[in-house]
Amino acid sequence: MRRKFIVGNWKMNGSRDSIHEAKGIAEAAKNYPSVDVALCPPFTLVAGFAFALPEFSIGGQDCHVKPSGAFTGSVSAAMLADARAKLVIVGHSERREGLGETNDEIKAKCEAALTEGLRVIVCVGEPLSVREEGKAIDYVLAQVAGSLPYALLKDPSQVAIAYEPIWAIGTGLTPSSDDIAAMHGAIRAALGDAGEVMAILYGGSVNGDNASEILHLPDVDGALVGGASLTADKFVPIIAAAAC
Ligand SMILES: O=C(CO)COP(=O)(O)O
Repeated sequence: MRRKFIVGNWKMNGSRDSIHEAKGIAEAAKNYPSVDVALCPPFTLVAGFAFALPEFSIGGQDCHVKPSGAFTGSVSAAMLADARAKLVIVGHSERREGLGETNDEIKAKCEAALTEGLRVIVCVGEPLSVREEGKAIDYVLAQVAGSLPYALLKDPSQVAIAYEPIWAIGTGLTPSSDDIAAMHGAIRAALGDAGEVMAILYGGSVNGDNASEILHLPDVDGALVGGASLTADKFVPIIAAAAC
């Protein structure tokens, strides 16, 4: 049985004062012991949050493939681990589309993170044009096949896939329940044995109103939440929905 996994991606939001929200979320999460909860704030807040909340899971939103070196502006998986991060998101569409990250780079980031003992969330998802052409499943399965470091998957429970249709991110739009279930089922089938333990999360406009329905669809093991993860009052109901 896979545990539900609810992850907040704060993207480029938050300040040191936001520790109050993070503490509220971490405190409330203790009421839902059946759910794994994590928050991924911007790099500047990772160490502060992780040291203030040592029992809670704090993660990064990206990592470099190398442990150190002349890579101005980058942060390595080793640095995240040193900052007491427990996980990292890789391959978010805002980096794939916005910065041109490729499957090969994302796979290398995944390997770097696993090597440092971080749990990894690998994001995949189709643009609207691909969905409208009826090719969303093929597109996403190609991303899964290209981004996962199969050779390093000794413990597939250390990897989660987040299916985030690009057109659903920050728009208030979500795919139909049937479409989410079909995509998650296709990903599960493609993962083979690893799919027994690997969590498959849904992301894209998840909120307190739609979380319960989405989280109880077949093959949906949790959610990667953007806007609705920034405050405890919006995020905690999503955690609660995962526990029911
Ligand atoms: O991109 C997302 C999480 O990584 C989803 O963002 P929203 O929940 O704001 O749509």
